[in-house]
Amino acid sequence: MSNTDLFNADERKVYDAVIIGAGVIGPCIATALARKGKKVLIVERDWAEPDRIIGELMHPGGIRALRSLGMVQAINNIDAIPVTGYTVFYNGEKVDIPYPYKADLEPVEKLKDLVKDGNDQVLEDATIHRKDFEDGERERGAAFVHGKFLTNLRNMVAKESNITRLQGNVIEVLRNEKREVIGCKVDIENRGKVDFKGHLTFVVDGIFSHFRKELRDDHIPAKDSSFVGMALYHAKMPTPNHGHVILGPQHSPVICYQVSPEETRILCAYNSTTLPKDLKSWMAKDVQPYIPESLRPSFDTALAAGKFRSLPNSYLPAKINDVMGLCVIGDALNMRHPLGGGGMTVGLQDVVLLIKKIGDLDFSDRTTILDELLDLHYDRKSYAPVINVLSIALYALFAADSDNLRDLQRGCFRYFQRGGDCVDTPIKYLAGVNPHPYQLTRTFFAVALYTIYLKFEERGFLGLPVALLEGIMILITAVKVFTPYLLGEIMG
Ligand SMILES: Cc1cc2nc3c(=O)[nH]c(=O)nc-3n(C[C@H](O)[C@H](O)[C@H](O)COP(=O)(O)OP(=O)(O)OC[C@H]3O[C@@H](n4cnc5c(N)ncnc54)[C@H](O)[C@@H]3O)c2cc1C
Repeated sequence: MSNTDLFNADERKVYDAVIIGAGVIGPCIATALARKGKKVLIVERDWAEPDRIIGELMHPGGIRALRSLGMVQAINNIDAIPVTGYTVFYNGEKVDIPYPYKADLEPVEKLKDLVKDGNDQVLEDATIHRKDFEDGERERGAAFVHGKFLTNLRNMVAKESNITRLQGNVIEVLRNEKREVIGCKVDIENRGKVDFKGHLTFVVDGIFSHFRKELRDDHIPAKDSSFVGMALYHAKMPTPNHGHVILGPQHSPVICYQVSPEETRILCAYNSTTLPKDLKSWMAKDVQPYIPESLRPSFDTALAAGKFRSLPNSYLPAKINDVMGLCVIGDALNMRHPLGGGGMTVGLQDVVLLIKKIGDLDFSDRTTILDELLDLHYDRKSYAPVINVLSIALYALFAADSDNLRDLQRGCFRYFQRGGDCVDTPIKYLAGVNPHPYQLTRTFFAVALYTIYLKFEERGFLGLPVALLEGIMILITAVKVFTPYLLGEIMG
């Protein structure tokens, strides 16, 4: 199919599915549905490779979801860097946290009609070694240049004969007289505004979604901080193949991971959506001194070049998909703090669940589809809140702006330093492979109690009353940071 075909979609057809957006999640839904025999129209405003600094590290939970969909080879031939775990730095000390053992997890589910001819396994290429991924004893993630990964996903879409691709800007979600969704209006170059109809319309238009409000007017993300990013070149990673989190009581968290053999992404949190006027001076004063030694030459060069890119960090709890003919999914539905790098994992796990629920149904039976979408909202509460609440709680601790939070931050690092279960359990939440929100609660409060224990140890016998008071304050802070988000996610 040539690129001119991107403008020729037939508006006389009624498609089974109309998908708005071909970012990370749209192409996965399109490919999965096409393999289930559905006729799909996917509309993207620009099919050219995007240049974005989001969605660059995928945890094992996301890789496993891609395997279930038969799309894991999207990480191949893009110079992706295998990720084997995380390294956390705290005031010059560090702790390595490897990803979980495969033997401790359920086997990956292979979805019928989607997984075939070995497409649930990675291929050998210049940077991905099949043996390591397939036969290694631990789960692996991958980091990559976002645009290249998207191009691979979009190429998979292009290969499916049941999919029609369209380039154009969706300007309206169409409704009938009963207010049910029946498709979308697309502004197409040299063709004008054209209506396309489908039994089910997916809104997958990402972070800055225009159409998430089709669910509810108040489906609006809260924005409270930003990430300022830079590209480092030929950086010497302190722990190769690990994501890095750099913490300290005096600065907001910094995350850093290699995205290709040459390029490393660094994202520095800033505790407001209004950025400092002079980003260079802020970086030099508040970030540069805390960068680990081996990263400094590449960091200093990038800082001197001053090519910054920034994005707001958003939080958006999911709303129930209860509008006939509509499914809002991906970042349009649900967002969390990018510190945890869990956005793609949640979105892809949603796609797996969605396909299990509706993949074999007749989309013209819109009432049955709606019932399944209502269920999806509750079924996703096993895994999505874990990643969402963890990201918010970690950001609160890691960007600590009060003494109690700073104590919790230190307690968290000391907890990791204990090793064993104290790292094996938390990494499962981060990796997106432990779908148990209540276990996350237990771990979070174990960290809080350990922080209190450290306080008692530090204060000694004579300081007992002070330690007791501090302990109560730490516990109250922990409850405040964690509980409202958990309850919101579970009850909402
Ligand atoms: C700073 C930052 C860093 C992040 N880092 C990570 C990370 O390391 N790991 C991770 O897992 N997640 C990360 N995320 C989250 C991740 O990027 C998202 O979860 C993921 O991209 C969501 O995919 P999506 O398909 O829903 O949306 P997107 O990937 O944003 O795709 C939306 C698509 O819709 C198209 N579109 C929008 N409007 C229209 C329209 N009107 N008409 C036609 N097309 C339209 C857009 O062009 C785009 O292609 C990060 C997020 C941020 C903000």
